Amino acid sequence: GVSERTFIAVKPDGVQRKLVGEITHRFEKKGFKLVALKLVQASEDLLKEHYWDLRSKPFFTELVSYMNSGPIVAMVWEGLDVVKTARKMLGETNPADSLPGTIRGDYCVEVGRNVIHGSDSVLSAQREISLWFRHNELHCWEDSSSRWIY
Ligand SMILES: Nc1ncnc2c1ncn2[C@@H]1O[C@H](COP(=O)(O)OP(=O)(O)OP(=O)(O)O)[C@@H](O)[C@H]1O
Repeated sequence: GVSERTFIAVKPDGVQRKLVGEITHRFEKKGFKLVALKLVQASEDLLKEHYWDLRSKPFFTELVSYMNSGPIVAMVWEGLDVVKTARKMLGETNPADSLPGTIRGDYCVEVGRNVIHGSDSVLSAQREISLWFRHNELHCWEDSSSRWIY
């Protein structure tokens, strides 16, 4: 339903390349509600926990150091089917497979510099949100445009 949430992060390359405004703009215009947002320098421990599923991949160490190379914009977005829809807005993991019109399709070329993260399921979203945010950083507010969206 409407209360579904996802974790989105503009990765260090996305922040360096000044894509924060463009990315948040797309989520706002789509009709999703911003529930949390912060600029964070993630620790290696947090990143290893975040990417626990990928710990045995050959690129794991490189991935953690890329994600640790500068600040990240961590966000929580809420809305109808937001987990699945956000993944569509992001495009494929490899930017070369991402269609124009998607974030990765429009703004990057390399899988190791793919500018954005989005949770891949409702369950991962719940895990990631609790990993990156404290409860009091998640905001409940009435979105005045909601009756025009739903
Ligand atoms: N072959 C690879 N070489 C280098 N980095 C990779 C490779 N495959 C994936 N990655 C990096 O690891 C991240 C996580 O990989 P995963 O397979 O979970 O893709 P994803 O779910 O699309 O990405 P994300 O979790 O960042 O949204 C990718 O976004 C990318 O930054």
